[in-house]
Order: sequence, then structure tokens, then C-alpha cells
Amino acid sequence: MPPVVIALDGPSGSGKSSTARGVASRLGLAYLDTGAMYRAMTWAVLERGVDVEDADAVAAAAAEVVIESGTDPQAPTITADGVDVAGPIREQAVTDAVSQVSRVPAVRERLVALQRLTIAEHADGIVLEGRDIGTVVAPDAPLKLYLVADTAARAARRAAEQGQDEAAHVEATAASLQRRDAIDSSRTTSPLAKADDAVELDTTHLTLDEVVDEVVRLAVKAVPDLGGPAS
Ligand SMILES: Nc1ncnc2c1ncn2[C@@H]1O[C@H](COP(=O)(O)OP(=O)(O)OP(=O)(O)O)[C@@H](O)[C@H]1O
Ligand SMILES: Nc1ccn([C@H]2C[C@H](O)[C@@H](COP(=O)(O)O)O2)c(=O)n1
Repeated sequence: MPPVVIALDGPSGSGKSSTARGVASRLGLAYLDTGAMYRAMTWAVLERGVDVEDADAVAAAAAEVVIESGTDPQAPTITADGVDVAGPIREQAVTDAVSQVSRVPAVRERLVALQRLTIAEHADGIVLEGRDIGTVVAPDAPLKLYLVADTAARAARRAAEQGQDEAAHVEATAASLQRRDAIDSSRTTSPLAKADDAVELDTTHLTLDEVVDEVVRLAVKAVPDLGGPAS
């Protein structure tokens, strides 16, 4: 049996992590936040004092870094070189540099290999979210979703999460999301893209619970075995 993978892709702040965690919890599946892996790699590269514009230096540094992800959707974890980096990877310095680091093919090769290993370890079911899950990491996934939401909604949600809903902050957040989307969509190696067979879901006017309900419904339809007692 091929591994049961639910692939969730989409632009920054479209609700991938929250949705993926909710779906994995509801269906009793593992969960992998691949964006956290790219952020952890970026944190480690910055810690080494590497210029993220220098792709060769990034590739050399990245070869040494050990990234480990915990896949419990209720308590996901992420470490780089044994350090718990769950907090630091959300800081602005990492957010500003992560798209540059993610463009480097050697970084992607390493992390995609790790992601596929994690899929193999959870063949009975895992929800992965990122930018290239449906197109590159798990092209045979039985269910692929591409989440989108208006930039204004994404920025407002992110700003609210940070407890900073003043107009200037929301505007700066929108600019940061758009800047990352532009770099992530235009890179040569596995850019942010909707897989041809992915279902696009616009979450702008949906609550998180409504989105999770819809993805669970689609998952059970695509993989009827998922509709067992855990859901
Ligand atoms: N449908 C929704 N309605 C309202 N708020 C939502 C919805 N989906 C997600 N959110 C909120 O929006 C914020 C961003 O969501 P989340 O972190 O899941 O997005 P993401 O796509 O994983 O972002 P990133 O790409 O930056 O990691 C969170 O505060 C989350 O609670
Ligand atoms: N599969 C992935 C996941 C993430 N990235 C890059 C691009 C994002 O800007 C960055 C951070 O991801 P986030 O935490 O915002 O989901 O990581 C990627 O290239 N491929």
C-alpha cells in the first residue's frame, strides 16, 4: 500500500499549519510542518554567520545541519543541531531570510529527502504542509489541497495572532507575506505551485473549523479507511 499522505500547499499565511494540525488531530494522523524545517535550516545558517545571498556558502553550511521534527499534531517540535528552535524560527530575522535559503537546491534536496523519510515512517497516515508537497515531495498523495486567502485576510489573521492589529503593522505584514510569496513562486527549484490535481480552497470567508471540516470530508472521500473510529 502506498503511504496515506494529505498534501496541503499554499501561499504564506493561508492557514496551512492550523488546518493541517486540525485535520491530523481529527483523523489521528501524524503532522509535518515543512515550513518549520526550512525555517530551522535558516536559523542554523544565520547562527553560522553565513550571508544568505551567497548560495554556495548556504549550501556548504546546510550540509552540516541536523534537523529533527516531532510529528504529533497536538505538540509538534522542531530542533536544529539538537537545539529547540520552535520560538526562534518565528522571529523576524528568520522570516526575512527563509525564502533566500529555501531557493538553494542543496537545501531543498536535503529537506525533501528528510520529508520523504518521515512519510515512510508514517505510512498509515500523515498530513504535510508546505509549498511543494503536492508537486514534488509526495506527487502520488491521494488528496492534495491548495489553500488560498486574500492578502488582506492573511495579513489581518497573522497580525491578530501576534496581538498587533494596528494598521501600520497589518500593512507591513501584508508586504512581508507578498515578498515571500514572490520569491517562493519564482524560484527555479520546486517553486510554490498548485499541483494540477489539487483542490483549491479559498479560506478568506471561512472559519478555521469550516476549513478543517471540509478537508476532513475530502480526505475521507479520497481514503475511505480514514473515516474509522479516530475521526
Ligand atoms: N480559516 C481561518 N479563519 C480565520 N483565521 C485563520 C483561518 N485559518 C488560519 N487562521 C489563522 O491565520 C493565522 C495564519 O495561519 P497559519 O499559521 O495556519 O498559516 P500558514 O499558511 O501555515 O502560514 P505560514 O505559511 O506563514 O506558515 C493563524 O493565526 C491562524 O490561526
Ligand atoms: N515545502 C516548503 C515549505 C516552506 N518553504 C519555504 C518558503 C516559505 O517562505 C518558508 C517558510 O514557510 P512557512 O513557515 O511560512 O510555511 O519556507 C518551502 O520553500 N517549501
